[in-house]
Amino acid sequence: MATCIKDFFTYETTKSVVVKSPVIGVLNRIVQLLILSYFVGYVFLHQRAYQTPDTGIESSVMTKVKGLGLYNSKVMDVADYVTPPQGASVFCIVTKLITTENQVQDECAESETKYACKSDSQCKMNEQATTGIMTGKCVNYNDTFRTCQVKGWCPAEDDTVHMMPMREVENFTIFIKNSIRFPNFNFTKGNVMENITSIPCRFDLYETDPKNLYCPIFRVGDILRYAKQDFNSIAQKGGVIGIKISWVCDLDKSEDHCNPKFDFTRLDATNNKVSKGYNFRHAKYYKSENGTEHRTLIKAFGIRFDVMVTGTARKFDIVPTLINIVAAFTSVGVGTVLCDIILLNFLKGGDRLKAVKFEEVSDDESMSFPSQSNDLYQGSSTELSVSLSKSVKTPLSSRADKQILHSQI
Ligand SMILES: Nc1ncnc2c1ncn2[C@@H]1O[C@H](COP(=O)(O)OP(=O)(O)OP(=O)(O)O)[C@@H](O)[C@H]1O
Repeated sequence: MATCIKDFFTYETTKSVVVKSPVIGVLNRIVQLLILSYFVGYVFLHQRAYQTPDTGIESSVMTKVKGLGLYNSKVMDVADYVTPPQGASVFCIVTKLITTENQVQDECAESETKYACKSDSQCKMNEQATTGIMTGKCVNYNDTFRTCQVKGWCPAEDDTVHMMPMREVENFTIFIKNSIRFPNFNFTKGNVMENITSIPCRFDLYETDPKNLYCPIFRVGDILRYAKQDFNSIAQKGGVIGIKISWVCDLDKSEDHCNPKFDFTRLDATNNKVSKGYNFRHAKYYKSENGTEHRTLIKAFGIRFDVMVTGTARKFDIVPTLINIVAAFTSVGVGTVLCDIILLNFLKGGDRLKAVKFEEVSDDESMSFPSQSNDLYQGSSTELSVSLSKSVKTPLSSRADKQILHSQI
């Protein structure tokens, strides 16, 4: 107990070995320099460890398409070709339609060639075909071709008909209004200039004037060009285009440095053979005068646009700054570990240094240190020169032993 109390009121400090070797001295400084440059160059300047980030961007996107097209001799406006109509961040501009008009609930011949038949025995009753439930009969599809009969919406859709896409889509314009907020810093910004009254501009990805980033009107043909897509093929088969808006903001600088960056890519896989492009079906229902329900089935091919918003804002914060400064200074000590390994194992005179650096003391020996411990060890010019040095490597079995050591040092 008495030893413990005595032990408590002691102060421990380390002794250092000063090695007068130009080789290890230079190596030590180089390692320290490398560690410092890593912290200054990479951690502080590149990773900006002195700032705190806010990655929880809050964003709203509103879209509106404008332009008139001509399809099957009909003038098409935005209500005809944009779906859904609410102006969300994901919307589709229909480029091609395959319509099957005046369908009613009835029995009729399947349109697909895989249901071709010669007799009723080839058509299985109550099994599902593509457009309806099979009745088990083989009927004429046209003058030369017989298919299994189905019960469902008739006549059956034939989606193999070749239709030309609506060419005018290339010149349609899309208005993309994006507002963002970084809640941790209470910072809000949008991509529409606050002081303009009309929007006569067209966004140009290659325009260097920062004002262009605040022009929210995008021409469809330009978007496809930026995404390296050919209008004719995407309009024919459909496809998905991603419009990525990223906001990377350094809020220690002025607001003018917080600008949106636009990126355009095709998102649907184009290299598979089963499903090329993008299409969907929908129907318009109506009733005839005699009360029979009719519908027009529409298979629509279109370009789907997905507007995605990402962002990070950073601002100076004293806490990460201090943590990283402390980490930088403590890491400089790592150089000593490396130099010790080289010094003790690879350089001439390492053994002599080992003898000075580590002294082994056992329980039963008297705890006195050799008188040379404070002497100056001098080697030849190519060997190590060691001045006052000692750290003690001892299998201290009890706290009392340690106490004795310290009192003697
Ligand atoms: N796709 C677009 N192409 C070109 N200009 C557009 C487009 N969408 C909107 N604008 C124009 O941007 C401005 C803001 O559009 P916003 O929808 O907020 O207002 P609006 O008066 O309801 O628009 P509008 O009645 O013309 O559809 C309006 O001047 C509008 O005409």
